[in-house]
Amino acid sequence: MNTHAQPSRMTTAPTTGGRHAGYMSGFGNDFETEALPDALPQGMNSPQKCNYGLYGEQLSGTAFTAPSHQNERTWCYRIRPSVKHSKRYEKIELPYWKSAPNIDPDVISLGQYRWDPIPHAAEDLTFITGMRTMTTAGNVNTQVGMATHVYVATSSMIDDYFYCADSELLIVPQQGLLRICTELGIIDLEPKEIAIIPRGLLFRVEVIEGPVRGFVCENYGQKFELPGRGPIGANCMANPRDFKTPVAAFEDRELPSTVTVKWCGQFHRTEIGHSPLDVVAWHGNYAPVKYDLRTYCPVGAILFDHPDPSIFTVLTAPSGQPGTANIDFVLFRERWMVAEDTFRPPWYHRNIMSELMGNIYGQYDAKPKGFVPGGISLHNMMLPHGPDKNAFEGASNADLKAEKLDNTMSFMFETRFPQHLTHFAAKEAPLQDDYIDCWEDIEKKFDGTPGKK
Ligand SMILES: O=C(O)Cc1cc(O)ccc1O
Ligand SMILES: [Fe+2]
Repeated sequence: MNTHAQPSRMTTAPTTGGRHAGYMSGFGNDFETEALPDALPQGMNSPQKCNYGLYGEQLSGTAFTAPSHQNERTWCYRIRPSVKHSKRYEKIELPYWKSAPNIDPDVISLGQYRWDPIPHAAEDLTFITGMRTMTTAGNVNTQVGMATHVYVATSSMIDDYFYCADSELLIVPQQGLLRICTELGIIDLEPKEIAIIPRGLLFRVEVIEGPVRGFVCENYGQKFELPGRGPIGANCMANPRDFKTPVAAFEDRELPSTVTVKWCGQFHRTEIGHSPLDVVAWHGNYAPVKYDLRTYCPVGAILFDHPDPSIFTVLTAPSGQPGTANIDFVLFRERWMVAEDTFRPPWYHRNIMSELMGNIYGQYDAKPKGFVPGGISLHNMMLPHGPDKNAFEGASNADLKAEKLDNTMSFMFETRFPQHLTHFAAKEAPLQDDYIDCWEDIEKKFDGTPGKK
């Protein structure tokens, strides 16, 4: 296949005849895939000469010496080694994409905050130029913590490629259709699905149906993994087979192009005369993945009480301290509520972890009004929060029959580190000034006499 200026012209492997043609099933598996027959060397990684005149190149996602069960790397067989580029890197500005530490003295991060959806811009933005950082936590240079972003975009990246050396990107679309063309294959992504792009992997994003909006968690630390299920056993929550990694796909395109690199919180650009998405075959376990949130099997209270939201953890990124995550990605989706004699929505609480939530669609049970699809809330480290007055009164007086919580999908990026608001989040984004008023009318019911009130 030869040069094509249009988006989406990648050569992919013939489909396998399965229901999920174009993807391979499993989380963290060792995969092998080739877009042309016999492009993948067998039995070795570095033959003296590769078939088709391809170049072998290793992409390491963990230290060479990481323990075997954590070690991740992928061998790529590509048209040109990725080092080939025509200019030294130059710094460029992407002023809305911030990295930790980013502590603005004019911004107060201590507080309960909620935002309406970030509006679409009048100008044409891509997935990269449309990235708007909301919060940062930890430190990008020491590979600790995370940042949360919202992307708003209308335009495809054409002859325009990107990789993030600082982090893996967890992408949670809320509106529109995306096609993520990566070195290792193509991911089509829509709301109710998520994707993870590993640190260092080159990609570009096409807007298939715009405008697009979504949330991104930029994980500076150890990679996301599936949480241990403990006594729940071998099934439920996020099942490994529902994670899908794309088959090999490549672009053989010779046109002036740019590669942008995020590295230590700064952006750098170089020029290149071809598409760097030119990997014809690969094998390994360091690869992008997508997951359909509708396949998440929630487990919950079947008699009484409201368990901790950790039962809804889809993915967790460890911090080194067992059980205390750098980031948990938690999903609140449709489920049956059956608990007897129970206040069913989230309880009032204060948490050492800090909670950034986004609404993908529908209504969230603790906040029936005001937390709208595309909206965001932040309840920072040790800041009290919980149901608003309406949710409290409704749930305390509800008839506790079995009830389906329908039309609801929200998520939480929960980190052990405090989250600092960016200038954009505090001063430019549609902050709801009256958010804390939702608790204002909560009544004193105590009058010194026993009995339920
Ligand atoms: O604050 C929130 O709405 C998220 C949340 C949900 C829940 O069921 C329990 C605790 C918690 O932080
Ligand atoms: Fe909470």
